[in-house]
Amino acid sequence: MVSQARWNGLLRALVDGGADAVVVHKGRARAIAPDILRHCALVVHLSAGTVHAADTDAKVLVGDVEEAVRLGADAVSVHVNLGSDTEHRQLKDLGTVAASCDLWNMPLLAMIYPRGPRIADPHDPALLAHAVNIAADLGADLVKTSVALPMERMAEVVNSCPLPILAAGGPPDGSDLVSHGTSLMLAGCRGLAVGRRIFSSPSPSSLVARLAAVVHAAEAGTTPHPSTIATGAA
Ligand SMILES: O=C(CO)COP(=O)(O)O
Ligand SMILES: N[C@@H](CC=O)C(=O)O
Repeated sequence: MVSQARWNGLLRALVDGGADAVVVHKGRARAIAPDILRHCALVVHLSAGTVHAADTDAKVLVGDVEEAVRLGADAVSVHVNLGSDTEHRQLKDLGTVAASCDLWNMPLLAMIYPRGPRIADPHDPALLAHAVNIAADLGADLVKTSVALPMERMAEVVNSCPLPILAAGGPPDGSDLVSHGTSLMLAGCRGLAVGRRIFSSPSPSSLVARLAAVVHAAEAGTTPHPSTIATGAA
């Protein structure tokens, strides 16, 4: 948890580093000083859940598209855990929010992960392909999901789906984040959604700048091979 001043300081660092978007809940969105975001898009996350719940895979809607419109959001996001005990309700929530997004012309990011008691391997490429296609079927505009393992197989997930795919999180083994991001962009991902590795970095701004360079190079078709990326503190 951070003070108001540190919160705005962190956001300024992310924006200065070139982050294309930040994803926050509505209360934090309200607390963003008006001059901060500039080029950076605001995505208001409508789902919540904590690790303290009886069912840690459950997500509930804690906001709606109208609230996000009032907050000046550029997009909203909804989280679905495929294979969880409450999957059916989470899918219903995604469909309901998608309909509301249509009404308000609001872009929708689905965060959809194989996660729950019936999921043997949350990094299974076939399962991830199924997950991202559910997001497409239910009306999302872009989708964020876990990384396939082995990571080279992320291309199968990307190629299975008509939506742009954002890869969630950093490397599970704590290895270099920028090389990891480069490999994912080479696999066809369209963006990187990274939280804790950036927030806990000694220099969030420079780490974001290095990741943004990787994402924007991929957009421009000039991504260098990961082995040519200089690694630094990440
Ligand atoms: O996608 C993410 C959360 O929305 C990634 O978060 P972490 O990088 O903290 O795992
Ligand atoms: N980090 C949260 C939400 C982001 O995707 C989770 O994984 O439950």
